[in-house]
Order: sequence, then structure tokens, then C-alpha cells
Amino acid sequence: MRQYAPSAPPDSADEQAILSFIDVSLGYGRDAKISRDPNQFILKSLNFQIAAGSFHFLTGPSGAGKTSLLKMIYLAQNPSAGQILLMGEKINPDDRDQRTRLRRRLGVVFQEFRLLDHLNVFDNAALPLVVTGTKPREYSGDVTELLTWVGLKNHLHLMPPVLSGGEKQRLAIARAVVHRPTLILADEPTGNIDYAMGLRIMRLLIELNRLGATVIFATHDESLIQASGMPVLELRHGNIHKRDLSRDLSARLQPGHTPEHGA
Ligand SMILES: Nc1ncnc2c1ncn2[C@@H]1O[C@H](COP(=O)(O)OP(=O)(O)OP(=O)(O)O)[C@@H](O)[C@H]1O
Repeated sequence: MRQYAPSAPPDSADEQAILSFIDVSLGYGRDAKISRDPNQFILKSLNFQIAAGSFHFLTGPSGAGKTSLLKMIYLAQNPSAGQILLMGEKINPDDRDQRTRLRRRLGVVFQEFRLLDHLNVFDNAALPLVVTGTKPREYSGDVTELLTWVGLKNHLHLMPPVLSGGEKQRLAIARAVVHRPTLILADEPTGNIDYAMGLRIMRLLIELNRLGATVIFATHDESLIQASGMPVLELRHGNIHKRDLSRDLSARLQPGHTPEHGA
């Protein structure tokens, strides 16, 4: 999988923040924006940094704001207050060129897949390379290898409407990483696939992370979190917390604790 290394790895991967949230709040609707009342915000004055080259899970109860947080990171949602810095740039919500430029360095696995129904599996996966003007002869080997990795080798010419939910999800994952993004954002990428394929996808993301990509992986799947031991950011009541996995581990070792599936 060496060829999937990110195209623009940071100079000092461990030191630099690829993403900073400075007092970022988000509320939906006119009232939240006008009043600036923290009680109206879904996400409240978030302050955190993500180091370039790191891997983080993002978790929290349903409705906690995981998708909303990811939307702000991929610049599809402006914060109601505060400043986001992405890949060394202060985000200006009015700067469309900045948004287009930075998005090309992102790989996003959307919860609802967002596949193009009129393109076959191969062409959907190749799309991020096509839009940057890459020639088919330069990408066809990589695209086929990646689709083989996610188990879609025999489906290259099928159209998305005939794929199962899990197959669509695997295609969405392939499309998100095919252009070697600097930052991968995955919203419940293992939600529709079985546990074994979930672990395989997890291994792919860990491998891409090992090659330099920063990964933020939103999930409810505690067994996957526990099995990987990667750091966890948890959204609760509009705030973000770093979860201490060593404390989780000692809790799991307490008498009477029932292990979760796969943990
Ligand atoms: N466009 C919107 N307009 C109004 N409210 C919204 C909008 N998008 C999300 N919300 C609300 O914001 C809250 C957070 O939603 P979000 O989808 O970010 O949560 P989540 O943690 O990703 O949930 P889940 O785990 O169920 O996917 C929810 O109460 C949701 O109803």
C-alpha cells in the first residue's frame, strides 16, 4: 500500500497542528447565531488541536455533534463563533478558493456515502483524481489495487444502486483515500459492514496513518476503539474531552466487567 502515502506530508509530523479549534461554537438556526447564548449552541467554545500525523477516534452519544464537528473541519459548515485553523491556514468562511484548495487535501467518508449513481464503481473511486486532472493511465493501477483491498475487485463495473449497503460504504472509503489526502475524516465508516471487514478498514486507515495521513474517525463502536487503543476525543454536552484509555483498561480489568464484542 506504499503508493497511498499522502502527497504532501508535513515537515515535522509530530509537532505541527494540522487542525486547531479556537473558542469554536456551533448553533443551528437564526436564534443561536444572533443571541450567542451558549445554551443555544450544540458545540460550546471548543479549544483543541490535532497534531499532524495523529490518529484520533471521535465519539459521543447520538446527537452529541460528531457530524457537525466534522462538517466544520471539511468546511461545509461555518462556526457560529470562534476560529478554525486548517493545514496552517486561518479559515475565512468567505474565501471560496481557500475552501476548494484545502478540500483537495481532505478525504471524507460521509455517513450517507454520497456516491454518484451514474458512474460505475471504478469511476466513483477514481473521481478525486479525475477532478485534479490526473490521467487514467496514471491512476488505474492504484484505483484497482485499492478497490481490491476493500473487497470490490469483482464489482468494478457495477453501478452504485445495485451495491449492498456495506459495498457502498467500502466504495465510499476507497474514494475518500484514493488521492492520498493529508487529512482523512471518516464519519461512521464501519457502520454498515461486518466486524471482520470493519477491522480490515481500520487496518487500512492505520496503514495510511502510518504513512503520514492524519485520521479522525467518528464512531459509536466501542469494541473498535478498545481493540485499537488509539486516542479518543469524546463529545459530551457540547464539550470535547480527551479520554484516558489506560483508565478504560483498568475499568475493563475490574472483576465483574463483561467484555464487549471483539474487545
Ligand atoms: N442542519 C441542521 N439544522 C438544525 N439542527 C441540526 C442540523 N444538523 C444537525 N442538527 C442537530 O444538531 C445535533 C447534533 O447533530 P449531529 O448529526 O452532529 O450529531 P451526531 O453526534 O453526529 O449524531 P449521530 O451519532 O446520531 O450521527 C442534533 O441535535 C441534530 O438534530
